[in-house]
Amino acid sequence: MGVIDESQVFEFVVKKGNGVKGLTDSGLTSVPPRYVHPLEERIDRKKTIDASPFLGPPINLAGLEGENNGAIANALCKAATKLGFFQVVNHGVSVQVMERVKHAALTREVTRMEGLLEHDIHERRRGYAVMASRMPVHAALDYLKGANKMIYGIMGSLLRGLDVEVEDSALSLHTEAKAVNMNFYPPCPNPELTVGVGRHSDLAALTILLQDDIGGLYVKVEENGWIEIPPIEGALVINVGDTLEILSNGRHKSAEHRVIASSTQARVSVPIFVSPRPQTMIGPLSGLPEKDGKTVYKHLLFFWRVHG
Ligand SMILES: O=C(O)CCC(=O)C(=O)O
Ligand SMILES: [Fe+2]
Repeated sequence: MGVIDESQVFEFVVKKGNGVKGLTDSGLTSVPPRYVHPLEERIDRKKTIDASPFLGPPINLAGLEGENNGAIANALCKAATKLGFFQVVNHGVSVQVMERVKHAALTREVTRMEGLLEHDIHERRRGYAVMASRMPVHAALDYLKGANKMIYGIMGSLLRGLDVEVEDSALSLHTEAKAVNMNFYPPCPNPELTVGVGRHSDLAALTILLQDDIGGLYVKVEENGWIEIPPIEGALVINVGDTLEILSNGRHKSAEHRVIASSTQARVSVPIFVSPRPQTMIGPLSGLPEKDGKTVYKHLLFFWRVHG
């Protein structure tokens, strides 16, 4: 497999903080056995199904804050209830800011440091990637600043589209904690044997995802069916997380997704996870269970959703 002995992989990747980037840089020719995932979890690109019945064209957010935003709000609600994933343009984050964020995520210093966080590579979700929560601060702050209005606009539309009373304070409460993460997928010698990130849904209320032009993000649409969210220059990917699914009593979908690494190129993505604070009580918005004739989720502190 190259210069690093299998027995040394954990030491090299995790304890010494070299990360999977370090593994790739060491001249690895096949993925170490500890990165090989069970057959049913591997991603077969040939089995990707056509996205067009599930994923609409990017939603143009220009005018989302205006008086006549009904059509945009409707499009957002439709996409959130159907697939739970959609793309947006005219979102308020400038091209320069997006380029800087992607560049920061590619920086060697960051990816080396973050290898330290890759503590449990046996977990299903863990794959041939570095997933980290530290970004050079300026890039992250500009990204957040640019995205803020859009975040309130989208969350407002998705909550108010449920046709129950939603106070501005409820909107703030569920979007109070924002974290910018960084995912780095080094070129992988055998992407077909492993995953970049294994299937999972996000705990957050909403995820704003900046992906580069490599591709490889898959979303589950039905039993064993996965579609790819194609990279679109300048667009951001938005997905509903578990918290918003709960708030909406199951109407908005928090879809499972996963990522395949590329054999030839490094890939980066930069999510903003928009969540409530840990001590916030999360459950279906009041009035919704009555409207729907059923309660899909119980109330629970967000802390317990994360740590439960
Ligand atoms: O890299 C991607 O495109 C998605 C990453 C992801 O799902 C996550 O960070 O939760
Ligand atoms: Fe995710």
